[in-house]
Amino acid sequence: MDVHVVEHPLAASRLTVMRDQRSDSVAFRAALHELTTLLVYEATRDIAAERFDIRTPVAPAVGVRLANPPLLVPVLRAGLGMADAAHALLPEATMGFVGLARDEETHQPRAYMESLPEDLTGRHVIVLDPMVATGGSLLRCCEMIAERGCGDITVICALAAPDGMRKLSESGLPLRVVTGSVDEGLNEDAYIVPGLGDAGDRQFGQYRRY
Ligand SMILES: O=P(O)(O)OC[C@H]1O[C@H](OP(=O)(O)OP(=O)(O)O)[C@H](O)[C@@H]1O
Ligand SMILES: O=c1cc[nH]c(=O)[nH]1
Ligand SMILES: [Mg+2]
Repeated sequence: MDVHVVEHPLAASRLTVMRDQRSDSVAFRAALHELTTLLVYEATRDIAAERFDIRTPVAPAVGVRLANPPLLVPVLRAGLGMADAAHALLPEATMGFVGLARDEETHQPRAYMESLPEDLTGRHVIVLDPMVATGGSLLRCCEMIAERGCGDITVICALAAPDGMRKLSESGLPLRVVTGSVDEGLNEDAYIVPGLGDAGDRQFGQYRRY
């Protein structure tokens, strides 16, 4: 599995704001939005493009546009905070939605939403979720996407743990990962260490979900 860790001072400074427990939800959401812009920029460096003829006010020229605009899939809740930034850079993209909540005891993901095009054959799908911890949630999401025929999945996350990366890699699914960091590991509650806490709670608040 191809893994690209975006090592850039601008990305690192946004990650620092997200990690800092003093950052409130306004600062956290702004940093995630800006980090996503940087990650999407890096992740799409080799995206398929086609050339076409245009005219400037002065002369004929050759333009560039995306050959196969991707499907963006933010994973609810936390991935919602990445959706706008990704869509701003990829305005031609369409968007699907997957909702997953990790059980606090078992750490297994529970799917509560799957709103995706029926056929993803030949599509490039970009999955947005800030956290890959055990990897269970992203694996579940990527399985949903691969089952619909997709052979080209890019996962964009802010932070990943080695366990989660291993799980995704061993899945054999056609995916690559672009991340802001691969952290040390997981604690006994399967939170990333040092991580940033719960990315959903830090954006939207902590409340009981059913
Ligand atoms: O790799 P994993 O061990 O599966 O954990 C990562 C998942 O946990 C978080 O979502 P969470 O279940 O907290 O839902 P939320 O976004 O609604 O807070 C995060 O956004 C990932 O989807
Ligand atoms: O560290 C973690 C692990 C799972 N989900 C989060 O939001 N944070
Ligand atoms: Mg959460």
